[in-house]
Amino acid sequence: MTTNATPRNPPTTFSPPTLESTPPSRVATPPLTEDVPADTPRFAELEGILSPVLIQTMTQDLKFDHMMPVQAATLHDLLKDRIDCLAQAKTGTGKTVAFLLPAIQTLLNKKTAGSSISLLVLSPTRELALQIQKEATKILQRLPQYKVCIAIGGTNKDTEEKKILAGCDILIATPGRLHDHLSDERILWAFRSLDTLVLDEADRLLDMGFMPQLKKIVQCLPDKAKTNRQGMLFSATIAPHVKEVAHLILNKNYKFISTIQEGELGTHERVPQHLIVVPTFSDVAAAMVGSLRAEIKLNGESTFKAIVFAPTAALVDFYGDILSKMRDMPNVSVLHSRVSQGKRTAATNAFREATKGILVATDVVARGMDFPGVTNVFQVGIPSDKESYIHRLGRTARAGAEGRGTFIISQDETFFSQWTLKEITFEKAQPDLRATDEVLKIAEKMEPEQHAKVFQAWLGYYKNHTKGMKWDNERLVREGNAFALNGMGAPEPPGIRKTTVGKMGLKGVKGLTVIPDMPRVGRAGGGGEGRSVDSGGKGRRGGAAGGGRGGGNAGF
Ligand SMILES: Nc1ncnc2c1ncn2[C@@H]1O[C@H](COP(=O)(O)OP(=O)(O)OP(=O)(O)O)[C@@H](O)[C@H]1O
Repeated sequence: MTTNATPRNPPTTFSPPTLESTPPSRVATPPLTEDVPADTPRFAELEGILSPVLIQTMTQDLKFDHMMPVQAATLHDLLKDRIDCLAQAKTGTGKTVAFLLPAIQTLLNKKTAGSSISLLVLSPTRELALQIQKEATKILQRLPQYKVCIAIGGTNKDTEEKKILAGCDILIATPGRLHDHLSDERILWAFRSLDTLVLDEADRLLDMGFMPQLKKIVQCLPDKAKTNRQGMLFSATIAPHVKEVAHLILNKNYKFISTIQEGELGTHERVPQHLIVVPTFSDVAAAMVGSLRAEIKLNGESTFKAIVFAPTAALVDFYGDILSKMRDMPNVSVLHSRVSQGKRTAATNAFREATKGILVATDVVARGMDFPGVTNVFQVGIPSDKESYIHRLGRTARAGAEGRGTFIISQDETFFSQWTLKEITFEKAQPDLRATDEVLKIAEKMEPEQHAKVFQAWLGYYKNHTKGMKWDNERLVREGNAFALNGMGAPEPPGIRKTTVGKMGLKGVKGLTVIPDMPRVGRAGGGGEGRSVDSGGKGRRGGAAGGGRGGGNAGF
C-alpha cells in the first residue's frame, strides 16, 4: 500500500523554525514556569487566521505567548488549506492545541452553535478523553454557547446520550463507547456534517487492538468525500504500521509533518535516563524503593512528583501496596483499568492537582496525560514496546520543563535496553538493594489471593517476552516460581487454574502447580481468579471474567 505522504514538509506561511536547525532560544511564558521557543510566531500575530476571540483566549486567558513548534508547523495546512495531516512531535510539546485550535476555528467558520457535531476526537483512553474535553472547553471559554461533550466507557451512557442530543459541537470519545452510541439513529444524525475527525495518539488507535472498532466507526460516519471531512492524526510516535493504515482516516495525498529528526528516538535530550539492572526479578521491587529514595533526596521531598509504571494491573497493586506501607514515601495512589471509573477519575484529578506524590500506574496514563510538575518517571520492568517507553517517559519534562527517567530491569530484560532502545545512551546506575528485607516483610503479609494474582500476571506478561529473553516455557515457570518465593515471599508458588494454564499456552509445562477449575456457578468469589492473563499492552484484552470490556481503555 502506498500513500502520497510528503515526508516532513516544512510549513510555509509562518516560516517557523524547523526544529532540524539550531535549537530555538527560549522565553518564559507566564504563568507556566516552563519555557517555550521564542522564535515561533506569537498567537497575537495570527489575526486574519484565527478569530479575535480565540486569540484573546490564547493570549489573555491561557497566557500562551508563542506557538509551540508543532502548532506553528501545522496550523496553516490544517486551517487555511484544510489538508489531511499526520503530525508527529515529541511528548509534551503542545499537540493538543495543535489539533484543537484549527478544528475549533473551522467549527466557528462553518457552524452556528448546537447545529451538529463539527469535530470528533478519538482517544485511546478515558482519562485522555476527559483531559482533551477540558482543554477544548478552555479554548472555548469565551464562546460558551459551543458545547464539548464526552463519550467514554465506565460512565452512564444515557446521560452522555442526552447531552450529545441536546446540541453537541465537539465530541471527544473512546472508540468502544462511541461505537455503542452509533447504533442510535439520532446520534448518527448528529454526525451528518462532521467537519473534522482527529485521532490523538494515532498509532495506538491504529494498532490491532482498536482497528476493528475504528473501521466500524468510520463506516457509520458520513462519506468523507461528500462532506469534505478533514482528517488529522497526531502522535509522538509513528509506529511503522501507521502509514499503511492511515488511509482509513486520511486522504491519499495527506501530508506528514514531523518535528522529530529522522533516526532520533523522540525522547527529550534534557531528560537524563538512568538504567538500573538488577540480578533477578526478585530484586526489582527493592531496587525501585532504593532508587525512589535516592531521587526523593536529590529532588527534595516537598516537590517530588513521580509516576511509577508497571506492566500489569496486579503488579501495579503489588508495588503500590509496598510503597504505601513505607513511612518515608509521599502519598501513593494507584491507577489501572481494574479500578472503577469513578476512582480512576478521582485519582487522575488528585494527581494532576498535587504538588508531590507517587502514582503507580499501568499504561492507562502512559499517553497524552498532562500532569503538571512530574519530576520523575520510573519504569519498573520492560514496557510492551519501544513506543510505550517513549510515551511513559514523556509524562515528565513537558513544555520545556526538566525531568528525570529511571528504567529498572532485571538482567534477563537487558535485551530491551540494548536492542529495542539502542538509540538511547543510558546513564547506568548501581542498584541499591538495601530495602530487600523491608520489601519482603511487606510482601509476605499479603493475602494468598494477591500472591496468586501477581504470580499469574507476571507469568502472563513475561510469556509475551520469552523470545527476547531467549527463554523456553520451563525457564519462564522456573523464574516465575523463584520470583514468587524470593520476591513476594509466598510460602510456595501459587497454583493456577487449569483453564488459565491452557489459555496461557503453558499446558504440561514442568514446575507449574495446576489447580482444578472452579465449578461454573455464576461469577461469584474468586477475587479475580478465572482471569487468564492480566495483560498490559498492545490491545491484548485481559482474561474473560470480571474486568469489564474496558470500552477503549485498552485493557491495561
Ligand atoms: N503555545 C504554548 N505555550 C505554552 N504552553 C503550551 C503551549 N501549547 C501547549 N502548552 C502546554 O504544554 C503542555 C503539553 O501540551 P500537550 O499535553 O498538548 O502535549 P502533547 O504534545 O500532546 O503531549 P503527549 O505526546 O504526551 O500527548 C500542556 O500543559 C499545554 O497546556
